[in-house]
Amino acid sequence: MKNNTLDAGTSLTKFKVHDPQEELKKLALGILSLIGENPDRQGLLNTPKRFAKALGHLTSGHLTSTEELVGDAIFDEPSSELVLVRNIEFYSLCEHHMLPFFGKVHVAYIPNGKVIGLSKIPRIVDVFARRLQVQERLTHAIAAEIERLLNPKGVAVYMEASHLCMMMRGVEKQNSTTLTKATLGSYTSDQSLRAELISLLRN
Ligand SMILES: Nc1nc2c(ncn2[C@@H]2O[C@H](COP(=O)(O)OP(=O)(O)OP(=O)(O)O)[C@@H](O)[C@H]2O)c(=O)[nH]1
Ligand SMILES: [Zn+2]
Repeated sequence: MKNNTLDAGTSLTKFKVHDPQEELKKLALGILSLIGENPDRQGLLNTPKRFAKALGHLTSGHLTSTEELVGDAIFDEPSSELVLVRNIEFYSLCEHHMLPFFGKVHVAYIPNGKVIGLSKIPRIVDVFARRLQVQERLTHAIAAEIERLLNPKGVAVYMEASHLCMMMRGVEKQNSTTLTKATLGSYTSDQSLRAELISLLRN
């Protein structure tokens, strides 16, 4: 079984950080000074604490185990017909700039004797989105986790996102979105399954 806590645990040990929230507060205070702000002005007094809390939340996926959040919500079910959860909104941080990218993800699978509680699919999306990511890896990680948990006949994940690092700065393109997909099992081999999915997503 994959251990989702390994990455964060390893890096915390490496940098000997015992209280990440306190360390983040100190770093945020430094950032405020370095950008020319006065960290003692009233509006900023609690900002380091808020920043530490917000960043902790936005990267909490490093410390979350999907086993725990899925719990017992995997059920025996003989159906082998498509399950599709569409339009799951997500927010993530790009690992290059640590700026948000966000959009919608569609998750489909063909069961193979087991189904997962529907709410667990957006929860799995959030676990992987709340890490530093690139969109391609996030898309694939969601598909791979559904495959690992259910051993379905096939999985397909389609994601469309806007990257603030391409909008607020850098190339400054406001209307471009990025589409990524990850297919596993029968969704990779069977073109008609993909065609059915695409037609459902168009509706
Ligand atoms: N493939 C991929 N690239 C991403 C993602 N998020 C951000 N990037 C890109 O990561 C690249 C980093 O390129 P660099 O040249 O090192 O950074 P930069 O000078 O800030 O690049 P610009 O954004 O072009 O100004 C940029 O092209 C970003 O658009 C992602 O999810 N997937
Ligand atoms: Zn970026």
